[in-house]
Amino acid sequence: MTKVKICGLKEVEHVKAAVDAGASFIGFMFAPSKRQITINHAKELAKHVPTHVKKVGVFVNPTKEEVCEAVETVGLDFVQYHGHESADFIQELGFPSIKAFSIRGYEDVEKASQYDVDYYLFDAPGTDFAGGSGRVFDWTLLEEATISKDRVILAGGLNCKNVCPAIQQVSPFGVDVSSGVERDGRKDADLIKKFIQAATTVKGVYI
Ligand SMILES: O=C(O)c1ccccc1NCC(=O)[C@H](O)[C@H](O)COP(=O)(O)O
Repeated sequence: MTKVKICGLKEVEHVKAAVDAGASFIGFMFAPSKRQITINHAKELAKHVPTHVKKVGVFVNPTKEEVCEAVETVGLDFVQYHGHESADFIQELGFPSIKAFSIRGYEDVEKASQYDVDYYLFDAPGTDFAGGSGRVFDWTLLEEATISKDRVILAGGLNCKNVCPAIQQVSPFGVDVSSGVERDGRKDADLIKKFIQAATTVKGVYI
């Protein structure tokens, strides 16, 4: 079954909706974004996340101190690096990690092989911020990827309608969504439920 990460949660109601609907990962935004929250806010939200659902902290070019403080205070299970962090930087910090790549062309897909991380998140390039743009990239660019599909998380402009064809085409380990489960700039419990239902009932080729 394809795993789902719901990203950019800010309200308890939506954390609960994601958990109840079967999300495997929940993302808290610590980088500049309309979805950015403080470490203390995330700590409060984390109280509503059971241990089987993994808490992901999303950062863009953070300092080591910022990452360590958030991991410790919130009890993060994964750190998502969404900027230009080097493989050495991620390695030195040593936390379970997800590295995001903004895909403009195949050369961006190839960059993934320089990193030794738990998951590789392929996303559309950001617009106002480094991610969360709600835009789709060309999934065919992943056809030649050398990264094993069971380490790939597909992101970028996914929603209740396109997540099934996306999974059928890419067969990723997981899918990630932010804008696609929002209405008027705010997360929507019904859309979260519909997205998770769609993503977890369609079969990919490999999983
Ligand atoms: O969501 C943001 O606002 C954001 C800002 C800066 C860096 C990363 C950000 N999001 C990280 C994610 O994992 C998003 O879910 C991913 O980019 C997909 O977003 P969307 O296209 O809106 O579904």
